[in-house]
Amino acid sequence: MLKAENLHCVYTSGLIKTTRKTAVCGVDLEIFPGETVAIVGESGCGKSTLAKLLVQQLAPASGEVFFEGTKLTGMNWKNLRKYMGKIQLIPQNPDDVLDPRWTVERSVAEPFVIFGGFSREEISAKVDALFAEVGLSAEHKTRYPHELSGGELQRVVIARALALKPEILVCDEATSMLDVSVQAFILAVLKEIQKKRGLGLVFITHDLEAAKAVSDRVLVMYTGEIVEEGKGVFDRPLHPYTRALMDAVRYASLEVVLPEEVGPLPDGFSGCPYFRLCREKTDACKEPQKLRNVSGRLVRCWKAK
Ligand SMILES: Nc1ncnc2c1ncn2[C@@H]1O[C@H](COP(=O)(O)OP(=O)(O)OP(=O)(O)O)[C@@H](O)[C@H]1O
Repeated sequence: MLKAENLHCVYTSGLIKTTRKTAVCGVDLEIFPGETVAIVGESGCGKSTLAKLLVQQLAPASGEVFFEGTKLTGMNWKNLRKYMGKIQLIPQNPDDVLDPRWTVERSVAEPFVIFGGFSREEISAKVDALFAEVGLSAEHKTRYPHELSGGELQRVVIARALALKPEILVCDEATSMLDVSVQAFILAVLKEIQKKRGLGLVFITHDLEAAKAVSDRVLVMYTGEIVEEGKGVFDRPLHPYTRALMDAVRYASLEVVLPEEVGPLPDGFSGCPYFRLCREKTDACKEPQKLRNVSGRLVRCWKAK
């Protein structure tokens, strides 16, 4: 349903001394209806950038995004508008979506107003149905964002995202700011909606437990690249980085340190991006590592078996 091919994103900053940062590098991804794909990795590995590329908030430096076979990248805004409702982003922070000066009812109604073609009564009925779907009562509708709890606010954001009948929800750390019990509740709300509507869910998180609980398939990202992808990743991790990431969570180990902290890779180095930190490296890891199929799993490490 949603397919990304060889996505690259490079940020350029600074006017006089420009620096370039490759945030996403050669990512391929496919999401099927009703499927939940978790994308995990440490802070700064490119998860949010990938989310923005998928929902067309960012244009890739190269690579393509397709929705049901139609190429979205490079499409003009007028045509792209038709597809925008189909792929919706649920951000970590509700403030990114909700206007603090508006009642939450108005924020949920806004997509219907923007896309047009609905009477006031129709919009009101649709907003009521969306509030009910995410478990909010009529009493919440007339409140402003600061009058709702974090969990209630995130449910308003989900209601708004559902307005235009999306087929894919991209949840970027959507539960990270909530406490554990509320996180579990929001995940349950999302899974229920997914089941009812047959949505594809992209669940971006650094919370490996949450990723394991909700996903059918996991993608592990490191320095902008997918290093491991498939089912059962956390039961039998095949890439040394996936193992280090799991240990970091389990034992609060310092094995996972940000790549910036160990300095840049040597100029012209085209081998494994995890080379500097990997305990299992050999000279063969200085060669480029392609994602290869290891018993149904894709792994970017020649040693995986
Ligand atoms: N607008 C930008 N300009 C320049 N660099 C950026 C910009 N946005 C992100 N980056 C850099 O790109 C890299 C990937 O950032 P991104 O936000 O995608 O990572 P992330 O995995 O989502 O991190 P986190 O989990 O902390 O949100 C980081 O090194 C970040 O500093």
